[in-house]
Amino acid sequence: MEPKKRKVVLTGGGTVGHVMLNKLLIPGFINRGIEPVYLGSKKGIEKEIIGATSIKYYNISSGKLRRYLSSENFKDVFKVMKGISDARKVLKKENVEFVFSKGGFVSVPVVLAAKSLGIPVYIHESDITPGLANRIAGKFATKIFVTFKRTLEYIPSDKAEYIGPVIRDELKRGYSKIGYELTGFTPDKPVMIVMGGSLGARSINQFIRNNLDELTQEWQIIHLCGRGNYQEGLDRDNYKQFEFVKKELPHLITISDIAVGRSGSNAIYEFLLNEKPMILIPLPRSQSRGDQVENAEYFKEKGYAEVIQDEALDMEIFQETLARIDSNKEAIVDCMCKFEGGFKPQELVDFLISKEAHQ
Ligand SMILES: CC(=O)N[C@H]1[C@@H](OP(=O)(O)OP(=O)(O)OC[C@H]2O[C@@H](n3ccc(=O)[nH]c3=O)[C@H](O)[C@@H]2O)O[C@H](CO)[C@@H](O)[C@@H]1O
Repeated sequence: MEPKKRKVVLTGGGTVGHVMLNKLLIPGFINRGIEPVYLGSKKGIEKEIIGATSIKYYNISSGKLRRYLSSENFKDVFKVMKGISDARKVLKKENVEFVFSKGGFVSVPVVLAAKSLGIPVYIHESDITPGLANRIAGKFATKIFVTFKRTLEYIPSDKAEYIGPVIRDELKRGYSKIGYELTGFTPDKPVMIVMGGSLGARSINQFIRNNLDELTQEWQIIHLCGRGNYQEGLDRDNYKQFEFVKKELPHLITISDIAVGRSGSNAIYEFLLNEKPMILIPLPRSQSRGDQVENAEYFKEKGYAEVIQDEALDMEIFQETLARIDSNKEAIVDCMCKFEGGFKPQELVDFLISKEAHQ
């Protein structure tokens, strides 16, 4: 009789930052003869990203978890309950060894279902302080892997495991020649890459476009503006817009002298590992739980970045910040070179399937 195929469940969704790591782990599991299956929402970005891979994807019902009182909370409780029941059916049918959760609302019912069936749960937190979904899931997790060392202060030490950023290898393998071909830019003028997180960032997009004439006098600008945010008629020799790039990204980063953007955890570590000084404009606390404000302040403390608050962003402060980075560039790159750490996706897979992780 053929031995039973080993299987694991991956879950997480809502934004690219809650899916990408899962996608990176898929080849690592397959290399070790283990089949990963995915549990995600019916309409989230995870369906699109994971749908483009070859693995099995199950839809489950999921509800938003709000930090404020709303009549919608009531409906969402039912959606989460339904999600737990959906997830239990899949977990039983697939007979998985463990669940790996990257967070986001959709992961909560999966983690609760796994716990109710006695299936071990591992979670990953990429921001300094855990989000609501991971705070709930963390109570049921065997281990919580973290990107920032500082996160160790916020979670129980017997569960915490610092692994640093898990970055796709190809992000460090860009070629300038391809970067210049993709943009039509030249090595004669500095390049600024503007990346507003996986969804773009309205206020940053507006700021760049309102000041395009002045900025393009000094800079060649690559603007990753987010899906649906391309604006006709603006592209010129020194300004190229892309809604969302995939395999092109490493080449675009390679030709950049400075990175400007939000401070989602994956993005800022990608810039750090490519030694690109950053101007970070975090998503404000008024629009989020403040995770990006904390990420940005941490990178500033470490000497990797300058920070401008979204509500303070104007041309005067932006130009001052650019000048400060310019005069400190060597020191910034020096700090970045000293950063050590980070896991390759295969290393994390090997750790997850090792006995050590189960202790
Ligand atoms: C609004 C929101 O909830 N944001 C959160 C979300 O950010 P978000 O989903 O934006 O995630 P990150 O900034 O961490 O990562 C964005 C990822 O998209 C990739 N990319 C981006 C643009 C592009 O054109 N092509 C491309 O591949 C980047 O290389 C990066 O890997 O998850 C992060 C990690 O938990 C959090 O820190 C953020 O606070």
